[in-house]
Amino acid sequence: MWRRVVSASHFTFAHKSIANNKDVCKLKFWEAFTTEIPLKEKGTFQRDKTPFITFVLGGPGSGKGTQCMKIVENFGFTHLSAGDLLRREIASNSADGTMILNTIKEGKIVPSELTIRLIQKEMESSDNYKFLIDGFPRSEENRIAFEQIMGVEPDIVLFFDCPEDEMVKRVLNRNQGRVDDNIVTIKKRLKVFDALNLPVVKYYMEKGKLYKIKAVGTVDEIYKQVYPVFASLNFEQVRE
Ligand SMILES: Nc1ncnc2c1ncn2[C@@H]1O[C@H](COP(=O)(O)OP(=O)(O)OP(=O)(O)O)[C@@H](O)[C@H]1O
Ligand SMILES: O=c1ccn([C@@H]2O[C@H](COP(=O)(O)O)[C@@H](O)[C@H]2O)c(=O)[nH]1
Ligand SMILES: [Mg+2]
Repeated sequence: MWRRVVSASHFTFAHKSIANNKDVCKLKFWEAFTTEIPLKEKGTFQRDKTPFITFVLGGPGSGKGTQCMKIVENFGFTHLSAGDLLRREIASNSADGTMILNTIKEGKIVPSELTIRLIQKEMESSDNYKFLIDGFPRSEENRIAFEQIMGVEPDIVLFFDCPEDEMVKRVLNRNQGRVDDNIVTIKKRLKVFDALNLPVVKYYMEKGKLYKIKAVGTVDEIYKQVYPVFASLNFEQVRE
């Protein structure tokens, strides 16, 4: 079990984030995190911490979900895969389920407001303040809508850079019964990724928030590039 603890140096980092983002915060999403809630016991999570948001970007099969699991283990983040949240909506027979299913089958992008509502719900009901938002934003429109609705920007952005042939190979071998893991849909997803997701990557690169990870090699070899990103943020490491 990992502990939800953070080293004192993170407080400095969090305050820096508040200062950087103060113009866009407008007390929307932040309100959930600034409410004073007494500590249940020494060393447990305090809800008054500023959320630390990492966007995890990369093409289909680039290994986002796989690497997120390792970050969760080592650094105590909450992993929110936008794709998983959408698949959960389909499975729960929600009113939007059929539309989401058809969109995913076509490798297209679900309307921003819907995806953001699902992400927001998860964040607001979480006791954690460190979030990995995996597979979102997928377009500039997604990005701008997130910033407007949530009133917050990501602290950092990871980008898993993987050659197309490797991504296709991994997705076709994934074997998890996903409706979009077939060659026809993969080709569509790759086109959407190039046209709509890469501009988001470029945006964060120009903002100096992007960590580009060369996503080839074994899972552990790739994680060797990921680990120092979080270790350098001085979160207390919760498990080796
Ligand atoms: N470095 C790696 N080498 C070989 N296979 C890998 C590697 N990393 C992940 N995989 C495998 O590739 C498949 C895709 O990985 P993963 O689901 O993490 O990708 P993803 O970026 O989340 O994809 P998607 O965007 O489609 O959800 C999985 O079956 C996973 O086990
Ligand atoms: O923000 C998002 C995330 C995902 N989608 C749709 O879901 C599939 C699968 O997403 P993965 O991240 O690969 O699990 C994706 O191709 C989109 O169709 C979305 O619309 N918006
Ligand atoms: Mg994934």
